[in-house]
Amino acid sequence: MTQAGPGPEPAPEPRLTVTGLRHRYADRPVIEDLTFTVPAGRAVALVGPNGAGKTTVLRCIVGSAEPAAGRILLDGVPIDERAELVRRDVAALLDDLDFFPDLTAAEHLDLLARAHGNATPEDLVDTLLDDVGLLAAADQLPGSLSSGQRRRLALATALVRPRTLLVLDEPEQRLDTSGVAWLAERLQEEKEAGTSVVFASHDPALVEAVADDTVELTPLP
Ligand SMILES: Nc1ncnc2c1ncn2[C@@H]1O[C@H](COP(=O)(O)OP(=O)(O)OP(=O)(O)O)[C@@H](O)[C@H]1O
Repeated sequence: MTQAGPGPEPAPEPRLTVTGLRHRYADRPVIEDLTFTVPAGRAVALVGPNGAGKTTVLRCIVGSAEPAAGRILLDGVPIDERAELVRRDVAALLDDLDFFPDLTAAEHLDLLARAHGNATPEDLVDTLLDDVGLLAAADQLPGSLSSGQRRRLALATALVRPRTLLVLDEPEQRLDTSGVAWLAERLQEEKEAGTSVVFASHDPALVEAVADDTVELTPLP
């Protein structure tokens, strides 16, 4: 009698489940019947040309756009029924962030960390500023940062708070080559820490480096 070897690894439980998603602006359909899942510690990239609906899907996931049909579950619970928990569990960077003009880069991160329950965020803030290459600019006001530095600060605001799901819209925007390399490494670390990542991107190298799965969207006629 032969002994059965270990079977194939069981598919990981999805953390985020998007099923049959449809979205329309006025009467114009933008997303038709989209289904995908993101397990813990995995990354899914939404790819496709301008206007394909990537941002719209991300907006539905974070609850800032209302699907016309379909279900979006986070850990098995509909996103809309756990609105408060979404705020706790989901870190998102979808738009250019509006910064407070009179708070420094470090103060922004400090404020957000404290708002999310970290009473002693000094070390975390320093580490993140170092990570995103803004240590020397820690005491600068947002208005004095370059557009790439503001983008780095915006990314840091998503990483300074607790999260189980990270939602990013074109995180590579305005980053230089070394910034994109850092981003790829950082997103890998996020996955290793068990965070699920869903991101839209126009950068094939970033997608290749980070995504376990890609969802290809095409503009609807
Ligand atoms: N608020 C809105 N009102 C009406 N139409 C909208 C709105 N937002 C987006 N659209 C349209 O929906 C479609 C999908 O837009 P979306 O921003 O989701 O695409 P995208 O794939 O993220 O594009 P890009 O790569 O340019 O960021 C586009 O045709 C866009 O014009």
